[in-house]
Order: sequence, then C-alpha cells, then structure tokens
Amino acid sequence: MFPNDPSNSLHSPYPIRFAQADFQALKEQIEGGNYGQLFVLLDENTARDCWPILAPALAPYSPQLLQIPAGEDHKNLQTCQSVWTKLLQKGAQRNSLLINLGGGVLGDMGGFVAATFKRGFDFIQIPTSLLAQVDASVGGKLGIDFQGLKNGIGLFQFPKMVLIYPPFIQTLPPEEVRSGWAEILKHSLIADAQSWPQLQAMPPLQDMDRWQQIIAHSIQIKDHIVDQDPQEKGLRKLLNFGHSIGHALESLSWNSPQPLLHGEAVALGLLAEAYLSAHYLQLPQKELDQIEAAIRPLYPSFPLAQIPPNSFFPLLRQDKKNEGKTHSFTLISAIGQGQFNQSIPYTEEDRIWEAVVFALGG
Ligand SMILES: NC(=O)c1ccc[n+]([C@@H]2O[C@H](COP(=O)([O-])OP(=O)(O)OC[C@H]3O[C@@H](n4cnc5c(N)ncnc54)[C@H](O)[C@@H]3O)[C@@H](O)[C@H]2O)c1
Ligand SMILES: O=C(O)C(=O)C[C@@H](O)[C@H](O)[C@H](O)COP(=O)(O)O
Ligand SMILES: [Zn+2]
Repeated sequence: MFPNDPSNSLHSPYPIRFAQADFQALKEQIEGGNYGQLFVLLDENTARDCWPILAPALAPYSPQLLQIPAGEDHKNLQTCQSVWTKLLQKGAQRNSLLINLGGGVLGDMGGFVAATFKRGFDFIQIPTSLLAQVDASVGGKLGIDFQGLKNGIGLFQFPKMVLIYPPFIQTLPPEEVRSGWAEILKHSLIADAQSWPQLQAMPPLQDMDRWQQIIAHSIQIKDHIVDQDPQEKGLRKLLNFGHSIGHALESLSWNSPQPLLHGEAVALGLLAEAYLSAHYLQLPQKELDQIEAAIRPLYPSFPLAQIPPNSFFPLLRQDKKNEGKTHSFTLISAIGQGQFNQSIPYTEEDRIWEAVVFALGG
C-alpha cells in the first residue's frame, strides 16, 4: 500500500510535505526563515488556477507577484533576464524568498533564477502540475534550455522546502496529467516492479486519495535515489531512463507545429529505450510488450519524417550522461531494475535508430 504522506520516510535534507488547505506548513517555514521580501513566481495559468487558492495564506506577508509566460519555449535565458531585472527593480536581497508556484518549467527556471541572483537566495517549490509534484520539484536539478539543448545550462541546488497540494492537479488539461504520468511510469520501471501492475490505468482526477498515494510513492522512489547520489555521479542516472532519446525527440519537436510535452517525449523515449533494453540487456519480450501496452494507447506519436537522423544523432551525442565517443544510456534489465552507464558506441547508432523507429511506430 502506498503511504499517504511521504514526510516520515524521506531522506532529503529539506522538507517535502503535503500541504493542507490552510498551507500552515508554508507559513511556519516563512516565519522561521526571517525573510525580507517575499516573491511569488507564477505564469498565466497558475495565476488563474492556483494563486487564488494560495493567496489567502500568504496575504499577511504582502508577497510581490512576478508573472512569466507559460510553456517550455519560455524556459530560456531571456525569461530569466526578465525575472532578474524585476528582482533588481523591486529591491530583492539575499534575505528574500522566492516561491515558485507552477509546473516543472517554472520550478526549474525559478530555482535557477533564485540560486544565481546575487549568488543565491532561498526558494520554495510549490509544484502545481502532476509532473512537477512527482518529479521536477524534488532533487534540486535547476536550469533552462540552451541552443536547442534541454536543460543545457543549470545547476544542482536544493530548495528550502517542497510543498505539495495534490488538488492543484484538478485544473490541469488532460494532456498535462498524461505527461506527468510518464514520469510515474518511469519511476516504477527503474526501481519498483511492485507498483507496476497498479499503474496500468490512471485514476480519475476526482479520486484525490488515490492520487495522493501515487504521488507520495513516486516521490519516495525519486527521493531515495537522489539521496544516494545528489549530483548524478552514478545512481541518479537511473532517473534519466527514457530521457536520452526523449530529450532529443522533445527538442526536435520544437520546430514542428505540434511540439511534444516533456512527458510525451519521455513516454516515446521509454519505449525506445525499453527496445534497446531488450536488445542489450535481455529485457524479456513479455515485459517489453507490457511496457508498450501501458504507453502506446495513452500517448501521441510523432511523425518519423520530422526526425531526420542527421539532426537527431548530433543532439543525442550532446546528452549530459555521455563520455567520450559512446552514448551512455540508462536501460532496464527487467521491470523495476534500472541499469545506468550502459555504453553504446557511435558505431552502433543503427541500432539506436531502430529503437526510435520502433517507438514512433514507423
Ligand atoms: N528538475 C527536474 O528534476 C525535472 C524533472 C522532470 C521534468 N523537468 C522539467 O519540467 C518541465 C515540464 O514540467 P511540466 O510538465 O510541469 O510543464 P509546465 O511547467 O510547462 O506546466 C505544464 C502546463 O500546465 C500549466 N499548469 C501548471 N499547473 C497548473 C494547474 N494546476 N492548473 C492549470 N494549469 C497548470 C502550466 O502553466 C503549463 O502551461 C520540463 O522543462 C522538464 O525538463 C525537470
Ligand atoms: O532528477 C533527475 O535526475 C532526472 O533525470 C529527472 C528527469 O525526469 C528530468 O527530466 C531531468 O530534468 C532531466 O535532467 P537532465 O540532466 O537530463 O537534463
Ligand atoms: Zn523528465
């Protein structure tokens, strides 16, 4: 059974808590921090759907709102510059606090902005998308996209707190729920075979108890891995399953009329890298079939014709896990058993291409 609150069983050096409707835990954190100015970063969607829920709790602290445009195409230096400029104009100092109220784009970028402004001031993640609740807000990876490379510039820095209010996900568009689900599947595939049979269908959004259990469990898997390797020297690379190929597909899709959401690209990456797992690590065919059955009906594909190999491979070679002239993948030898540092030399790129064709159903 999934526990309802991850707090007791987590290892992170900062609190990861579920919020009650009064956001009392947040108020206590703010009051304990002796902060100067309080800033809240939001986008047009979280300003509309989430801020009205949080605002009453923060009213006594007179927060200043900083709004940025929503979406991955704004996860860049230009948006950071606009936030740094506003922080300067509004007199932000080292003892300021930034609350990131949004999905993974906003949290990765807001954390990066806070961690670098005047060499860094405190930030709190309040993740509002499913993807950010189960994955992006946890573990301290911060950054922005750069020159077409996903998260090309960034750093590791933990927030002061992660506060999760699961009902926020009720206003998410269905494709964003599905996007977050891909990272939940990933957590099970790399480290937790037990939960896999329970993840064959997404619960309805009305069933918040069930969602809270799933979110808590998924966070526990990630937290346990990050705790052992916060800077991704080894074990943390497990969390990148599906991302070598997923990130390359995601970046290439930005030039198309239908860009892939991060989780959609990861879902295709999971398929492709499961295919490679069958070839290189003997992932049983039966398990590959199960992975396909869980992913294909749920996620859109992407036209293979828009993934020219001469654009795809240069991007794949930029993957942060690579060393020397080999691709370094995270693969799985069985459902629940991730294996990192799986080298595939450039000379075997034909096999990788086969995996891409398999994932895109070509
Ligand atoms: N740091 C990490 O460890 C990590 C992990 C996974 C993903 N990521 C990054 O996270 C990003 C994807 O995050 P995402 O899927 O949350 O995307 P996102 O931040 O773009 O949010 C998805 C969309 O939903 C909207 N939204 C968010 N919460 C809402 C709510 N409660 N109600 C209505 N609308 C809401 C947002 O405005 C946005 O339009 C990618 O850039 C990815 O690289 C980071
Ligand atoms: O936390 C991690 O570590 C992850 O790899 C989680 C991923 O889901 C996430 O997309 C992360 O941002 C990818 O990081 P990157 O280093 O490959 O850019
Ligand atoms: Zn991801």
